[in-house]
Amino acid sequence: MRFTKMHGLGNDYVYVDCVRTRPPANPAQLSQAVSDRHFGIGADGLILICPSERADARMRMFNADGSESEMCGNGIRCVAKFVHDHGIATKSRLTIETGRGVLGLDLEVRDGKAVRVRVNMGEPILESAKIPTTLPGDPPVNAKLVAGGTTFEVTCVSMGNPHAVVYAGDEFFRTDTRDLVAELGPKLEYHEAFPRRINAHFVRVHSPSEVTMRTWERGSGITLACGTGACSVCVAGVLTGRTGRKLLAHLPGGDLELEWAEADNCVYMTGPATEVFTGEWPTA
Ligand SMILES: N[C@H](CCC[C@H](N)C(=O)O)C(=O)O
Repeated sequence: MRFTKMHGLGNDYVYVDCVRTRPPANPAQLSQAVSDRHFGIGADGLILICPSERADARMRMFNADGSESEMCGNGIRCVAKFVHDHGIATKSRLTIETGRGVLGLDLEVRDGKAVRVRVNMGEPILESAKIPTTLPGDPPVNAKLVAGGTTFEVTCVSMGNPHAVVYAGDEFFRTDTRDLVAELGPKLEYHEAFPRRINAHFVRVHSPSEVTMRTWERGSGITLACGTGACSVCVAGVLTGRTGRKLLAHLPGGDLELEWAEADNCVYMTGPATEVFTGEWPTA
């Protein structure tokens, strides 16, 4: 099976062109195999680029554990780049069908290749967090929960996939945050309040327009960037009054520009998309 390795700010996936080749029989199992960084290709998961009746292409995204997600922000930028650069639809404005509907993307093309993409990620879905205790006065998306002996104040936002945003103090970012994220992330991912599990983000606010964030992803663990997560952080900042509608998010793999637009209530995310190499995987 021919594959293309791509990443958005180091959030890397194995991409398979299922527009022009037959889709894998068991993508969940394939994702687990190719994602393994020692016995496979090494990735945060697998993304299939499929035909669509409603858009220029359809994205199906599988985490490293084989679970399928409704949406992937860094992934959709790379899908758009692949669709453009590999001649499926050589337009600078594309539509991609996802688990949360058809999304529109604008590509920045340089020397015939897409280098950066602005995605209309759609409206945030402010699912009320079904968590026992809610902070007094806050909308149902804010809640306090205890997980594994740790008390978290979370703001839950869905971008088609579920996110819990935790505002962490400076001490969180002074120590080796990787250990802390690895300790606290799973407690939130598997908390009983989130029957479909959840992506967890730990955020430090620098100003109303700038944050640093660390992510524990549902189904993939620590990643260098999370596009839908950055969108949820932008929305959570507005909901909690910590940040404004335009936000620069610093992630370990680089920066994303976010805007939760007042005019159409949609979240816009802008960032790079990079192709690394292509290869052959022995068809399982
Ligand atoms: N782990 C996520 C999917 C990938 C999201 C992330 N890589 C992004 O760029 O949005 C989930 O299960 O909802």
